Amino acid sequence: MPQSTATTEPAIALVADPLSLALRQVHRAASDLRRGTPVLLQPAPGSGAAGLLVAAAETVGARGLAEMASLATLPATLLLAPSRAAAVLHRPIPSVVGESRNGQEAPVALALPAALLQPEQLRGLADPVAEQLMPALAELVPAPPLSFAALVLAKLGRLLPALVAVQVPDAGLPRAASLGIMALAAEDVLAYPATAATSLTRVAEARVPLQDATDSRIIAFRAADGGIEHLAILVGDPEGLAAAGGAPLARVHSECFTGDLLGSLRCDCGPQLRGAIARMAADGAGVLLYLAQEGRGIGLVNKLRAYTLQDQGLDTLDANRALGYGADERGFLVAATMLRALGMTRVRLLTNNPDKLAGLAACGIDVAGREPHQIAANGVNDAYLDTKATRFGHLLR
Ligand SMILES: Nc1nc2c(ncn2[C@@H]2O[C@H](COP(=O)(O)OP(=O)(O)OP(=O)(O)O)[C@@H](O)[C@H]2O)c(=O)[nH]1
Ligand SMILES: [Zn+2]
Repeated sequence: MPQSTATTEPAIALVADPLSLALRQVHRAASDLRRGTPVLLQPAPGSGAAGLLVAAAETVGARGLAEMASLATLPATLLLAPSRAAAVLHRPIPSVVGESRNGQEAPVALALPAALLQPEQLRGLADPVAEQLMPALAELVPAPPLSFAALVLAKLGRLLPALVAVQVPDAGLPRAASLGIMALAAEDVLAYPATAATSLTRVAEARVPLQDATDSRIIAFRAADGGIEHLAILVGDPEGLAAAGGAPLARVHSECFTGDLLGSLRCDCGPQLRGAIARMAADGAGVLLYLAQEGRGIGLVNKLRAYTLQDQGLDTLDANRALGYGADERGFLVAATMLRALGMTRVRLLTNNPDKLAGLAACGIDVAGREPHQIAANGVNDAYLDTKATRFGHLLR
């Protein structure tokens, strides 16, 4: 018989770690939205406001809607980004309705007629590719408190930023818990991007000789939420160069499955990626940050939707806006945290994007210079490159 190992003392001291707990909660809540399960956003303690029960319009099914109806008095509202609301209503949205916060627009709320409170109709209201219009009489109503956090949570889940929402008074909390609905602080959702970025730590590394740079290493960074890893590809010894006071060549590259892996001609990502590695090899050293920020931060599924809209005539910026996303949803704190962890706080940045220069500088990185990274148009991506120059302000040289 094995001896019992039961003890009265825990093996390790369980120290409260509120930041890590908050990250886990937000990550779980985003997964719930992706599954079609409602989640309950809670106000700051003592605020007296009601909680906001939300479900993603894209994924919610009959069961999720029934759970919501059992916890709150209908009617429900539909939270949408102002750009999507304008399309659904076929009229401009007064700018006073949606104020902006951290560069992101606050959502607007529409009263949801019962006939539209059905999974298929909700998906159509969320998705401009599937297009379901509101009746002409549909009403704008004041957005309930915590709506902004709801939209941020949907975006963190890489879902269309469109949610069904109902307010739940405190008395409904035990019933929500009995249904297995998770509750979390709305403030934790708002703090998540910065908390996740600053929690990045090195978890693994290996030597990986590349076709264009045989002396290369990959270092993986993971955030405390357990989300997708970001990678640093080191060519030569940029850490040594930085330690000796030099400014290594650096590229902050956002993941592009279609361009980087498949050689899609719609963008310039593949040639930029390979070209950057080759330039670092020629320069003797460099670091390329390969960030899990597909589609300028909207995710691959939404990028495919944006491509469909571009095939219907929108440009890359307006397609993002039509989906309810901003033109560029990326943050630069991830890149800055990785560079700092690698000891490279002074770099020469390979980019045409002025926002990257300003964004990294704002996060404490000394951008000692910019190296242009222009790739010639290929006959398919010409309009895309034009839009980057004319509407995103990309530098042409
Ligand atoms: N949403 C969206 N994302 C796109 C589209 N085309 C490419 N992307 C994404 O844009 C990102 C490429 O950005 P970067 O390579 O960092 O380039 P950049 O911001 O244009 O700046 P540079 O440093 O000058 O290259 C990748 O995540 C691509 O998936 C598009 O039409 N729509
Ligand atoms: Zn691309």
